[in-house]
Amino acid sequence: MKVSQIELSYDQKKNHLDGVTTSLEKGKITTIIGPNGCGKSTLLSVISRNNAPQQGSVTLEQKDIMAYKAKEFAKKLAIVYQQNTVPQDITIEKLVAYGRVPHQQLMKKNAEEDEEAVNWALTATNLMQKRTCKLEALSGGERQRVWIAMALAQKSSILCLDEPTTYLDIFYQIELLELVKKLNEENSLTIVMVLHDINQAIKYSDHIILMKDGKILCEGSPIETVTVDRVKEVYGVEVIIETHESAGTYMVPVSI
Ligand SMILES: Nc1ncnc2c1ncn2[C@@H]1O[C@H](COP(=O)(O)OP(=O)(O)OP(=O)(O)O)[C@@H](O)[C@H]1O
Repeated sequence: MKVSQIELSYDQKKNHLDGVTTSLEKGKITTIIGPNGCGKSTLLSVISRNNAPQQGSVTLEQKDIMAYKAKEFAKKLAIVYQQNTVPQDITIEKLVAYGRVPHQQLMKKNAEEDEEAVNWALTATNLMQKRTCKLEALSGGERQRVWIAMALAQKSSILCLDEPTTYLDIFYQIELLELVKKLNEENSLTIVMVLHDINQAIKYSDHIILMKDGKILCEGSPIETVTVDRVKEVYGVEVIIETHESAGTYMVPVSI
């Protein structure tokens, strides 16, 4: 996916995305980081076609994403938002089955293929046992997995996740990121996500995009991108960055 010279303003006064150019590599985990309000979710919304930029373009397989029909694009890219509102009394399997909508035609249903995809999505997210439960009966971590299962049932090759670990305790945060990694490794899913936790971004990403004020300040491998000077420049926080034999590279905030 190629993102070229994106300019987007919500109010025609300030550019909330300002000349954003990057490419998102197939089969890799790319994480967008940066301070509150720097444009991370806006960039994800442009990539996922939920916001149209005033300038610039995004191409997927050499075709402008705006040129795809909605269902065709949904077969290529799925997105999981930070907050989702649905009736609480719906069962998990029904909810996950909504992910099949892009594959269904008015007069022709492929029930077997749909069932296979739903079963695969429920198995991959470890929700098979809960398939007949209602959403209201699930924990926050399980609910987050339901949204991912719904996106997986779409059978797209790109999965976008907007702050998927928000509201989860540390156990469920790690469980979710391990699931993302597994989906990337075993199913070759291309992942594009927004994370706030810099240590999690370092641990789980192949590529990090660091944003500031609507622009990409720098991008590259985690250790190339997250440096003491850049964290100070972007977040205004003094940090120590070290590498531990088993924990890998990690960052500790020291002062502001
Ligand atoms: N629908 C909207 N209408 C007007 N302004 C918006 C809208 N969505 C976002 N903005 C503004 O655009 C800027 C970038 O917002 P965005 O949500 O992309 O930032 P972010 O980096 O994801 O922030 P956070 O880390 O706080 O989630 C912010 O100043 C925000 O107030």
